[in-house]
Order: sequence, then structure tokens, then C-alpha cells
Amino acid sequence: MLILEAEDLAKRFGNVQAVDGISLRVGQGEIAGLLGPNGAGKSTTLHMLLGLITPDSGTVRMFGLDLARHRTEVLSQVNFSASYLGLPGVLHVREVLDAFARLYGLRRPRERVGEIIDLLEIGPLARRKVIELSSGQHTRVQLAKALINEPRLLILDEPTAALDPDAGDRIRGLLVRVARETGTALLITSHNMREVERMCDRIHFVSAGRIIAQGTATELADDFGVDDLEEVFLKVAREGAVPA
Ligand SMILES: Nc1ncnc2c1ncn2[C@@H]1O[C@H](COP(=O)(O)OP(=O)(O)OP(=O)(O)O)[C@@H](O)[C@H]1O
Repeated sequence: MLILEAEDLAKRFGNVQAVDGISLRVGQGEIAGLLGPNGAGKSTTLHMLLGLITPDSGTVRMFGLDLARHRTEVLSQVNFSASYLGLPGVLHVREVLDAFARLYGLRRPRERVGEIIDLLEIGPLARRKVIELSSGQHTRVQLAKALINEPRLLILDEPTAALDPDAGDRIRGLLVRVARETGTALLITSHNMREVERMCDRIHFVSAGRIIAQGTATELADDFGVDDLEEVFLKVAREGAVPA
């Protein structure tokens, strides 16, 4: 079943054509990666999918519903995490999660907050104020918030960028488990090519606001005639290469 269908999205900021006709499909339980050099248009694309930025043209459908016409219904089944999103610093971690559980109108908010604290292994942080957290701890709390409503689509902008290798590995394992066990579709951006190779079923390579290649990590390496995704990335970023 298709969870996300974006068709021909475009967005210009002044003289900059940030996104120039991006189309994407993500299925149930699929982990999709959006890759590309700095400034390629990844975050702008994610923000259009989340209804945070209005596209100049193009359409977004989620769960078969048009985002522009069914915004509340669609977005209640989606969640998002990014390190640049703030959380209220004066609140304790558990208070933040309680507040989001109520915002999403969950039926048993307390139980869900307890479950999510266990899932993300953030029990020791529950009584700490958000402002006191390290960036890696903050990232884990952001992910807890992002999973709290059991989203059908989870959009993550560089989910493990602030995590140490051990925490990053655990979070990657957790996200893959969530996708496989619950059918949640994941769309992630990352500059960590090993992470993308390990996690993503399908990769969409963005350059200058367009998708220039799509496929599994192996397919992309074959298309570009190189050994791995890191080399694909370097070819695109340094030589502006497109697949053979
Ligand atoms: N609000 C804005 N106003 C003006 N220009 C913007 C705005 N947001 C993004 N841009 C520009 O649009 C282009 C795409 O930016 P975007 O943040 O989508 O890239 P990105 O692929 O997410 O990059 P990164 O990997 O660095 O996060 C860039 O040239 C950026 O400067």
C-alpha cells in the first residue's frame, strides 16, 4: 500500500529554485532515503511533505488522501524529527512527552509515554529538564516525541547526526524494527552513507532540486559504475555526475 505519493513538487525562494519537480513514492513499512549534497533541496522537500511550506506546484497524497484538502486527518498520522526543532526547555522530559501525547489525543497517554520512554531507553532522563540535555540526549527525546502517536509515516531529517556510534547504532536498529514490525513508513535524510546503506530499502538521490537517480544502494553504485554509495555521493557532489 502506498503511504506517500508526491508528484512534481517545486519550490522557489527568490532567485533559488530549491526544489525543481520532485516525485516520490513510499510504501507501507518501507524505509526510504533522501540523499544529496548540502543545499540540494532535501529539507525543503520534507517541509513541503509536512505542510510546513506550501509548494509552488505539485501535489502530496498520504494514505490516499490529498494533503492540501485533508490536512488535519493526514498530519495526525504523520510525525517528524529533526535536530533543529526545539522542545520546551523548562519542561521535564516526561512532561514534554505527556504534552505531545495529549496533543495527539491518544486514548491512554500515560501508558504510551511509559512505553515510549522504555523503547527509547530514556528512563534516566525522564525527570531532567530539556534544557539540561546533551545534543545526543535531546535527539533521543525528539525521536520519542516523533514515535509517540504511532505514526504511519515518520519523516526524519538527519536522525542520528548528534548520536555517538553506539547510540546511533541502537537508534538505527530501533527504527528498522519499528518499520518492519508496525509497518510505519520512514523517509529519512542523512549524510551518513553507511547508515543509508544499512537502513534504506530505496534511495532517492537529489541534486540541485531534482531526483537524479533512484534505487537500492547496490543499484545506485552499479548505475554510477562505482563500489558504494559514498563514491556515488562524491561523484555527484564533485563532478555533477548522472548515472551512465
Ligand atoms: N527559507 C528559505 N529562504 C531562502 N532560501 C532558502 C530557504 N530555505 C532553503 N533555501 C535555499 O534552498 C536551497 C535548498 O535548501 P535545503 O535546506 O532544502 O537543502 P538541503 O538539501 O536540506 O541541504 P543540507 O544538506 O545542507 O541540509 C538552498 O540553496 C537554500 O539556501
